[in-house]
Amino acid sequence: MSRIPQTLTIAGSDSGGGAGIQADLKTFQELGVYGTSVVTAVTAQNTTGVTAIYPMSAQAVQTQLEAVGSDFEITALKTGMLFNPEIIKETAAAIQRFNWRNVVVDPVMIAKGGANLLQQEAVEALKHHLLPVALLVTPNIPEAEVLTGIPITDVSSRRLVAEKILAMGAKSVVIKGGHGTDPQYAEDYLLQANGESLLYRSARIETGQTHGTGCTFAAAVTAQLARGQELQDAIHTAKQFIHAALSEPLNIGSGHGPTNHAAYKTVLAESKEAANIEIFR
Ligand SMILES: Nc1ncnc2c1ncn2[C@@H]1O[C@H](COP(=O)(O)OP(=O)(O)OP(=O)(O)O)[C@@H](O)[C@H]1O
Ligand SMILES: Cc1ncc(CO)c(N)n1
Repeated sequence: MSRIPQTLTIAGSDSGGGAGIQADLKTFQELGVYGTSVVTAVTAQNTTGVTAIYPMSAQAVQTQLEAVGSDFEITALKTGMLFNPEIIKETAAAIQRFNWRNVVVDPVMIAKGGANLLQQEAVEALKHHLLPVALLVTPNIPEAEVLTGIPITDVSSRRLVAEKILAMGAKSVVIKGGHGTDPQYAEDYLLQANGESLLYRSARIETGQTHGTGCTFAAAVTAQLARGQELQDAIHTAKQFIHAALSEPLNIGSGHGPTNHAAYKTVLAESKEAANIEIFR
């Protein structure tokens, strides 16, 4: 009997359940992989915002990493909220120690309500320690701008920013378009180290229920990599997954509500076309 693919998320806890560790584990479950987790910080959070952040000590992170790494065969992992340089260094060290592959780095910086999920001084640590071990980095537009110091204003500056991120050592980058200004489309731009680029385009869904879209997208890529999908296809599935999750909102909470992690299965069961994503070379 073949064993279930085993994955890991290294991220913060969202008490509201829409982002962070909770979004990642729900996504892993929906996509049929086994999820383990290393908690980097506990946030007191709901759909209206973050009221407190309690970071774990570097040792608490290190011992969790050791517990997971010494027992499970992790075939893909993602990182989310890492908060400070010490946690970033422990994470990078464990990735090397356990020789973990298929590393997806979601460079989480700021929550939708404006709370800082990454200390300013941690940006350099992220660039120096984590990007070099990443198969894929998944910044949103503001995060890509912070990483490079270059504003994204058009397709050529987006390409330049992606190139700069690859120069930091990542093997590929997808700049997510949720924060883009196009009212019609949400476009995610992939650039790989071999120079190949792809644009994944979906209709933009008009909704306020977008809490945790980035976490969910990166977790879906991770799950598909663990299942053996190639990177370009894994991103395609993730784009379909998040599109479905946004299409059928749960309408819970009074602020930015969570996405519907269970929608993908229903959408796929109804029609493969329902989550139609166009891909351009
Ligand atoms: N309104 C929307 N309609 C369709 N797709 C969207 C929409 N908003 C975001 N997406 C998709 O969701 C994914 C995540 O993108 P986004 O840029 O929102 O990430 P993020 O800002 O990191 O999210 P968060 O910080 O809430 O976790 C991408 O695939 C993006 O194209
Ligand atoms: C714990 C956590 N991680 C990531 C995000 C970004 O969506 C968030 N709001 N909370």
